[in-house]
Amino acid sequence: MKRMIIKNASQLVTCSGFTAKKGKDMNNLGIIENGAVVIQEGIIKWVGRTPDIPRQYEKVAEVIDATGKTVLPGFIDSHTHFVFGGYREEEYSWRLKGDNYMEIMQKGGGIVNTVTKTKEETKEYLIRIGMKRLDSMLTFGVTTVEGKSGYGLDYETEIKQLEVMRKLNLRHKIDVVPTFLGAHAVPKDYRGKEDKFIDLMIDEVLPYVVDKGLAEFCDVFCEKGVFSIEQSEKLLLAAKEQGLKLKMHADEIYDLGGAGLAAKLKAVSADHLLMASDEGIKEMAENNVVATLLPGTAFSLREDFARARYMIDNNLAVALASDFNPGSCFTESIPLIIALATLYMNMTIEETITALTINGAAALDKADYIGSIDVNKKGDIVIHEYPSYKFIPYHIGVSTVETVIKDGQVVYYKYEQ
Ligand SMILES: N=CN[C@@H](CCC(=O)O)C(=O)O
Ligand SMILES: [Zn+2]
Repeated sequence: MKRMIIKNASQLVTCSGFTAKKGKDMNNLGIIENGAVVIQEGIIKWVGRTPDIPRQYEKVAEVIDATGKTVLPGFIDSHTHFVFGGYREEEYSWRLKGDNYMEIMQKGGGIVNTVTKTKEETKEYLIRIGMKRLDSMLTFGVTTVEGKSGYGLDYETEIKQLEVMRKLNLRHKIDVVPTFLGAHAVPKDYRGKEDKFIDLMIDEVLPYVVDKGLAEFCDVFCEKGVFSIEQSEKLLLAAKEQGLKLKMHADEIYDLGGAGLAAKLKAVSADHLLMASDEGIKEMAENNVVATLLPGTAFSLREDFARARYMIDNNLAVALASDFNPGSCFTESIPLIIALATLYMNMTIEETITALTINGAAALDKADYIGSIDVNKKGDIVIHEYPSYKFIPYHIGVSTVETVIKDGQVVYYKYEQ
């Protein structure tokens, strides 16, 4: 039997819970001082103070001494676009000269640029580069990542991206949750014919995705100049009918009413939400839609940040994610996201930790088995090399992770042994 005991943790930050945390509860990290956790066959068996570890567990076990360190659940990065070909480093300079996101898109840059490059790459290349990106995420303590298609915008390449994610989920220690984002941009041939493009996605791509079990979620870029509320609703309803759960890129640049649509369709999450209205936020809270905020993107695009404080104070469950992608936010740094959220969105450190653990899990509809250190959850645990979780934003942008344990096994250790 495989058993691991982590003990003497200066702080065991359990983030305990089985559903999304809202409002004031987001500050409750469930910290146990001098904490210990027992993992057996990949599943958490016992959580408590080190002096109270039941004798029976001490018999045969790999013991990790976490003296002077902080133990947390693995981070859940619930919004990324990490499978793509090529890069868009030139766009960074264009942005510095004042071009905004939409202007870059109109110049032939943006998502469509990555679509061209992703079409050109082989599956093998995308798997190789995907493995490297996941390796990098692991060093930041990520144990589950959501990944979107959306750099294909046609049958062949959308499926290619999703198949790559399926392979990566099997090959890499990090769990990969796949999302179908076929309606991520309007390809050149469909400009002005967006309705037709949505029908193509519904009639030709979605059935294959569902039939082969290639995605858990369906997402759409609901935005002025991309897909309207009506087009988004049509696609999401079709996806829901076929058994996919829903996510939305909503109200990022304009307040189109995306938050309200996410509430109406009972999406699992609505993401970005920089421009979401008070009414939309209220409707999301009433319908238990998680608000996934992406401060790295607002920072990189020099946009106003989402109103995290208002959302939390109005009882919305907030998650944070990296939005790792080749254009608007090329970073896998979770501590950078935490630093930005605390400095620019007025979130407390505690709220950001909740937003990247149990609420990140809720944004993937998985709060019942990941996202916290609770008995019967997966043994996905990270040891940080400082005695308090407060070092995470304080060491700005740099990883404080020393050891990553996935399914009860050490899969990453920062230093030479
Ligand atoms: N806003 C739309 N989609 C992505 C950006 C993807 C890209 O620029 O390649 C986002 O979430 O930020
Ligand atoms: Zn995105």
